[in-house]
Amino acid sequence: MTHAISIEAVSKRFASLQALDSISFTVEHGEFFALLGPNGAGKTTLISAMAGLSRADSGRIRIMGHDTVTQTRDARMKLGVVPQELVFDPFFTVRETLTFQSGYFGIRHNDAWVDELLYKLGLTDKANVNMRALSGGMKRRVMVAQALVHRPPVIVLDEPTAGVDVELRQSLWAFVKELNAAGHTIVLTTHYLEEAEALCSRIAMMKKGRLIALENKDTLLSRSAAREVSLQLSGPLPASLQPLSLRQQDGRHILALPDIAKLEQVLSELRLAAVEVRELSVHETDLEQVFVKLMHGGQL
Ligand SMILES: Nc1ncnc2c1ncn2[C@@H]1O[C@H](COP(=O)(O)OP(=O)(O)OP(=O)(O)O)[C@@H](O)[C@H]1O
Repeated sequence: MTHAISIEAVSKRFASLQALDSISFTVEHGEFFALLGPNGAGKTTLISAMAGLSRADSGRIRIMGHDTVTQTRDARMKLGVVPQELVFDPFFTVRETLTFQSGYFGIRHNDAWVDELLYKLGLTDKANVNMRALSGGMKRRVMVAQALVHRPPVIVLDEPTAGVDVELRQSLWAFVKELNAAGHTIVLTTHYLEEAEALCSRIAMMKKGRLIALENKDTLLSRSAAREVSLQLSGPLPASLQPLSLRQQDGRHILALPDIAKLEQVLSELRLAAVEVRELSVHETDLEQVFVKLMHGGQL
């Protein structure tokens, strides 16, 4: 069975920087999936490779079964991308922007569909206004409409709520939820755990080009006490942490933790010992706190 998105061992370097380091995961049809990670994690680089705008150095990406390199056009037709940056011609009207985008996809311009998009995004009375005369929030809405002109089954939104006011954020989310309910697969990148939690069923966490966790939201939201943490490390487990070690398994250290506060201490001792955490997973724990710590404290 094909996945909506399949990412297999995708890597990309920019000079000495490993922007993507063997990333693999799949997104299923109709899922609402979050890519969560701090600045520089590699989210935009991955999306750009998904959209065929740049090439990974190795690995394979398929959108609805179409390889983004060998079947670029087929893959692109299945994918709508709302970019982080507002990219448009300032002299086009809103309608012309959408018409132009239809041409880009080589599809016949469909006025009824464009009108419906304008209506759903609250842009009907702006259809003939030049893009440069719109507010930032309105421009953002046009970007969303633009991503949908070719009716893609898979939609990727790259931090669509960055710098957006609360009202627009809520109306955008309502719209995206509606798309998901209508069967579209949605991938959203965000810095905010709360946003990922509120909307998505699965959350992938990236940091420094690596996928460090992939969890169901329910697991993420479980509030039970920490029991075990599995760590893949760049070096040996420091002596100070040996008493916590339960076992080693597949190159990972499994530690027993009485509570989540202990994890902070473990991470800080690893930092002191200059041992890098390559992968971390926590079982039966308050993962939200772990994620918050990772995002805000930059602990890994
Ligand atoms: N064209 C490029 N040339 C060189 N380095 C790049 C290029 N594009 C991205 N990078 C670097 O690759 C890393 C990943 O960047 P990317 O934009 O993918 O991260 P991100 O997770 O999307 O971050 P943000 O949340 O800030 O958008 C960063 O260190 C960035 O500086």
